Amino acid sequence: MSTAGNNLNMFSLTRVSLTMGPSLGFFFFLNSALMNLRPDIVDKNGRVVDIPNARIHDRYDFIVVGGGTAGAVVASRLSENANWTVLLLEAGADEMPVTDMPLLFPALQLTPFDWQFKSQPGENYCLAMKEGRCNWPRGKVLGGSSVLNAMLYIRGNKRDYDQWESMGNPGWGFKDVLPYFKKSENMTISEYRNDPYHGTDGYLTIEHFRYHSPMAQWFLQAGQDLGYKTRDVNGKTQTGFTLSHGTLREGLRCSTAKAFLRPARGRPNLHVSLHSMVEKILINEQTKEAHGVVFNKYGTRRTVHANKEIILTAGSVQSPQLLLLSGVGPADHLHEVGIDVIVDSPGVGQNMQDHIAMGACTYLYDPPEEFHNKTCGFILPKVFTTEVVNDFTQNKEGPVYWLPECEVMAFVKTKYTSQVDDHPDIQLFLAAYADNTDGGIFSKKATGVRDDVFAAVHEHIIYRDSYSILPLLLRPRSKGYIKLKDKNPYSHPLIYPNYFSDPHDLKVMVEGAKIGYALKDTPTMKRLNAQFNDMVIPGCKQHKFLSDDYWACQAKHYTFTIYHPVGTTKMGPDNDREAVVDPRLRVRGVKNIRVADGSIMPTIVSGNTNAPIIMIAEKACDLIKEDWRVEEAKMEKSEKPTDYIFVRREHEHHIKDPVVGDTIAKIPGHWKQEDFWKK
Ligand SMILES: Cc1cc2nc3c(=O)[nH]c(=O)nc-3n(C[C@H](O)[C@H](O)[C@H](O)COP(=O)(O)OP(=O)(O)OC[C@H]3O[C@@H](n4cnc5c(N)ncnc54)[C@H](O)[C@@H]3O)c2cc1C
Repeated sequence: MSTAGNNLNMFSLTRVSLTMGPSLGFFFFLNSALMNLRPDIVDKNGRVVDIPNARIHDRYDFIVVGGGTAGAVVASRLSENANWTVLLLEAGADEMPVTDMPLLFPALQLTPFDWQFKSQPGENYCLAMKEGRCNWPRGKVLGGSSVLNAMLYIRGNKRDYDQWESMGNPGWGFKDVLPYFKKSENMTISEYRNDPYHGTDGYLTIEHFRYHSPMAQWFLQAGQDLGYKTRDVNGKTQTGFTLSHGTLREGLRCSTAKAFLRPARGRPNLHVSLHSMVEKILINEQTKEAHGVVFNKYGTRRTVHANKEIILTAGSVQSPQLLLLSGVGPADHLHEVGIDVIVDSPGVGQNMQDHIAMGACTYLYDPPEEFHNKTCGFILPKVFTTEVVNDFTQNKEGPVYWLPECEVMAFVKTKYTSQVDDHPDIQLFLAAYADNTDGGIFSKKATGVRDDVFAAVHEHIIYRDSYSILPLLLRPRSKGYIKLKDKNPYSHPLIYPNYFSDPHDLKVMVEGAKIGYALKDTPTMKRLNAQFNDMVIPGCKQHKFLSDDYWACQAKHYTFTIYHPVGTTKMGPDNDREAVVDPRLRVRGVKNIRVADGSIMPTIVSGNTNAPIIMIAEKACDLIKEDWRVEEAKMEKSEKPTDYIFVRREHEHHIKDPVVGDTIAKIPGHWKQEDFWKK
């Protein structure tokens, strides 16, 4: 087949997979087309190798549960110590070349890479969604939600971390965490490379998105019209507008699996086991010591033991779920679902906070003459063309490298936050894209908006030039919680987000929407004749259009999670009954378990959560290294009980239990460091 034929083929496959509903089959199809056309993305020799069941040992020093954003970092950093053995257990598969393309970000939701959770219905949120439930995507793949996310790199506000410290968490103030943000970062945007707020030696590359529409400049200009500076919102000052920073490498997604695990793939002391669903953590009822985990790989149930610690990095939904399944949680809830209580820990699953945005903030505009028939903003039939595919496959450029959902972002202040301090309370996503411009294929499907609502609000403007400005509430006061449905580890937990249960949140959201609305009256947007889509949301007809009550009603109907749930195993001091982990991230009441992901945040940060969670994982590893150095120093005086003797015989490695002397595992091997198990 000719190259053009190949390109056309890939184009058709994309359309088919997006239109007919994503499924594993279509993704494989699309993926194999991509592997032919862009073999450079495949990175066959750099990828992590899945350890087969037969080669998994019975014991490791550390078992890391969940290979997502945080788990990939933890496994990578702990295995830097060649004297430690580390097992990473991940329920999903490896990421694929198709997940690398920024433009396809929303198409990854509701696929097998997504756990496909849904929120429970409530009175104040997600009212326009099917069954009143919002979709809650979470990555089920090596790299976790960093493979599904929009790749936006944001750290939050320095006050977030200073607040954590003031809540009784020493070592978590901004001055303490900044070095960890920098440690992981390889900032490639030239103007920030020599900046005290950025690092250049880390694994995680940060770039601008490679492709931008003309809207990007107009958004920045409109921000300046309103008096906002264009600046590095990850630097000294957060308030302002910016061209989005992305976790990207050569324009493509840089997940934590790509960034942190692929460089560690050759380490003999790190085993990564995919398709491995952890069902339970084993905790001794008497001593309260965690000593292993039970997991299921391809239908085979295995138990592995930890010599030192189990690190939970299963994310804000499943880290608490696993603690509950293992008997650590609120006693009354555990009784309710028939699980024996090992530790009554009332905070497990509580304190859940998430960022929400108000959807359907769609503005129509007239593109300048020179942009007719071109990709001024995202309009599906104009973007999914053979030319665009050619650009991607042959020239490594063009709209496939684009994130139209958030070309520009802004941190702005409503009247409810200090006008003096740099403490914005709203984030704006400025998008050369709106629900109508994708024909209902991406956004409608991902969010789960009902057909009748979509038809009423967007059908008449399908594929018309539009942009959207979504306001996001940075510091919600409303809190939700997570419960088990039953004691089956395969049942999805019940998620009660309780959005807008605190009325203050609605007030701030309404003011945020009004700031977004004000942009349309700037000289820049007036030149485009920007107009708000005036179709009334069904369910909000009783309110005067664009009154405060109307905006509030829109927020309650068109509620979008921005996918940042945190706080469900909160960190806090001893006197906080709800604190599940201490400031060294050790689970209270149990020995040898830590949580090292977004669940530990006592309060949500003022920005997207991926970078802060990478920071948490980086810091967690230093805490672990510190603690065990102390322990090991102590142990050197006595005996180390868990040493292995490593014997090499031609093509086989035998690992002997030092106490009884029997071989406990045979590993057909080609390990590079032959004697790393000798101590
Ligand atoms: C669609 C989407 C868009 C987003 N966009 C952005 C963005 O642009 N910028 C940003 O900063 N943040 C974004 N986020 C949020 C950010 O990606 C997450 O906060 C972050 O990735 C969460 O990291 P984590 O380590 O806590 O959990 P995860 O990355 O979700 O990792 C948890 C891992 O544990 C595994 N796991 C769970 N249970 C088990 C089990 N029982 N056994 C074995 N493995 C298990 C999962 O499969 C997963 O790999 C987005 C998230 C989503 C879903």
